[in-house]
Amino acid sequence: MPGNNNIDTPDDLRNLPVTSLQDLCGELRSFLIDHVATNGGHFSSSLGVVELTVALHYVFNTPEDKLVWDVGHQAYPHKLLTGRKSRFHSNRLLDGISGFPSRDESVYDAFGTGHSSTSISAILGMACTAKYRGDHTRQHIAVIGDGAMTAGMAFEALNNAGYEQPNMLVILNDNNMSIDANTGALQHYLTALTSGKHYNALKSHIRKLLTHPGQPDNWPVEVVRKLQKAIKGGLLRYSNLFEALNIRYFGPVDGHDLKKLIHIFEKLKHIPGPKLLHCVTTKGKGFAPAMTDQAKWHAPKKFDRSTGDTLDAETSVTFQKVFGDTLMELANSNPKIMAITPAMLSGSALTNMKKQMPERVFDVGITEQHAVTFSAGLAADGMIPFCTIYSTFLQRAYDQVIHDVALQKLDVVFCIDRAGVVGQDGPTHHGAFDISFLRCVPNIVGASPMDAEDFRNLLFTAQASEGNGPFAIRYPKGAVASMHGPSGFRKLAIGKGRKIRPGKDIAILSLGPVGQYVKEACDELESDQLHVAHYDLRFFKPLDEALLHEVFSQFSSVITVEDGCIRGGVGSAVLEFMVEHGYHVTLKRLGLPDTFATQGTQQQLHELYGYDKKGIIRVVRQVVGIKTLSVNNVFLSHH
Ligand SMILES: Cc1ncc(C[n+]2csc(CCOP(=O)(O)OP(=O)(O)O)c2C)c(N)n1
Ligand SMILES: CC(=O)[C@@H](O)[C@H](O)COP(=O)(O)O
Ligand SMILES: [Mg+2]
Repeated sequence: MPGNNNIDTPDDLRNLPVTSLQDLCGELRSFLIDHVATNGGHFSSSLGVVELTVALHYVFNTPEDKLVWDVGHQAYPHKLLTGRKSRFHSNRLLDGISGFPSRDESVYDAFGTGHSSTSISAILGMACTAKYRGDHTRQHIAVIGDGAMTAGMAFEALNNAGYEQPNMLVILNDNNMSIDANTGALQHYLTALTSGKHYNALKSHIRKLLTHPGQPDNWPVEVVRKLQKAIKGGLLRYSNLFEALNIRYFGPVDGHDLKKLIHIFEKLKHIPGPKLLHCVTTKGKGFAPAMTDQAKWHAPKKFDRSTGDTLDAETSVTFQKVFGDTLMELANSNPKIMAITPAMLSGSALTNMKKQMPERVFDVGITEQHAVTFSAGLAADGMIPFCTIYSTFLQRAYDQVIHDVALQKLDVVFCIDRAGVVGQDGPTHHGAFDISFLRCVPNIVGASPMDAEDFRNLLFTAQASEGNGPFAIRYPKGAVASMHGPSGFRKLAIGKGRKIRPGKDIAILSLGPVGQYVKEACDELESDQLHVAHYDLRFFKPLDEALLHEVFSQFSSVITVEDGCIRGGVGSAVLEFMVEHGYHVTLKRLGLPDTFATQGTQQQLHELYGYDKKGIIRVVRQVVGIKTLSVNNVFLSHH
């Protein structure tokens, strides 16, 4: 940042005169545009909160005062002002700083985020701690977007805050956007609050009335008396959603008006109890292309800052593209198919289907729990919902998967996107756990395709298996091995895998697209005279028992490979099978170790955790080499 390049911490910031803060905002924006143009990353949400961030750190005494950023994808200016400017070039890279707030990274990150709508609960916890300790001076602030506000969790927290009445401030950053256009009745309500101004007009009349009873002079005494009675009865309170929950509502205010923000924050500091300030901002503020096409610029790849042209466009066919196209194809011939997304319409490649069949695609907001139970309701009434949720976000709806879907054996198709490591979003976002947490749930079928053809056939099979109960298909972010041969559909046998390649020295069982690494590894090992058999399990539940009997009776060494955590994963399912059936073989399981996987590109992480082509080759050589050394001939991997 040229002009204020000595501003590295909020203390530096607080030493600046108010008059130079506007320039600082410009410098922050310029830095952000340069950085994301060169490296990619979350972008327009950060551009939209520059003034808010500067005003917050200027007025509040961070890190003593607690500041929590919801989701945390808008926290880049916060990071730049809290000691991470010199490391910002490593943002989201392997071994670099995180793209989200992280308690491990900075004392200014009061709470780690990544998943949405946690900020009000977290700040409420801190505010209640302060109240309990008798600390009435510390300030507690949560910044939450209009998208994040659609989640049940946010309202659970408001409900609790209105009851507990601790000292806290919720800043509702309303830019009228989620990743895609924000959906839902709440957005209409917020827009009405912003544009109508009726509530504020009423509020100020009422204030006048309360402070100068009898005013305005020309109002008949009887009208004033009745109005005062109505106020006491809750007229003001119940005309505003937040006030009705016992949280004082302020705003709407222009969230780019730095001076005004500073003035308001100074005032709010001295008002006790829970408060909500409604700020209106523009997502992408300061970068014209991002203000024009807001959904596109949520998290762009590298781009040319002068033209806004994307530099790193995806050229391969992706799982997402195959998913979006196939679902629409299937929906064209099966009128029961519906698509459900909790606020990931474009990320899940459902935008096109929404355009073509608007009444059959539901963007239900950031509400994974509701998305699952809503799908259960559709299924209970004869529809076939394709409930499309990123693996990491499905974690939030675990009880709904069990209680509302699986227990009732409802035909919900779970399309679990971003399964496996997702790359630079890092530990908050990896789809590491879905195999483990679904595998133990009765009634669920669980599968993962190795290539595009397999994926299409699984989607086809899922909708053609009515009455079978829930069907989960997990697939990763990004490129898919493309199809060979005709593009029709084939119904697959549930719980059946396939032999990809015969061999005699060792067998590898893979699940999903990591099977492509296995294929490449087998080719390379062949030239070393190692003949490796390769099986694609395709289903992690139910397991193909016939296939496993074949493998365990023919091979003394077996390796499993999956893009997910080893504990409880498909390798563990194979291990259980082996033990239950009394086989004694050397079994090595490859996948994610028992730690939260770090950030980096997907390829870097596959390599780091040892299940890319090189890692597989290394383990095959190791296992074949050490086989004779293992004591009871059962060798389990312990990462
Ligand atoms: C539980 C969960 N579901 C979905 C997401 C994906 N997600 C990240 S940001 C975002 C939109 C948030 O909108 P808003 O809070 O209004 O912030 P803005 O992007 O507009 O700044 C979504 C859906 C998430 N991070 N967490
Ligand atoms: C912050 C957040 O949760 C999303 O923006 C997420 O980063 C999207 O991931 P994809 O880019 O893989 O859709
Ligand atoms: Mg928003």
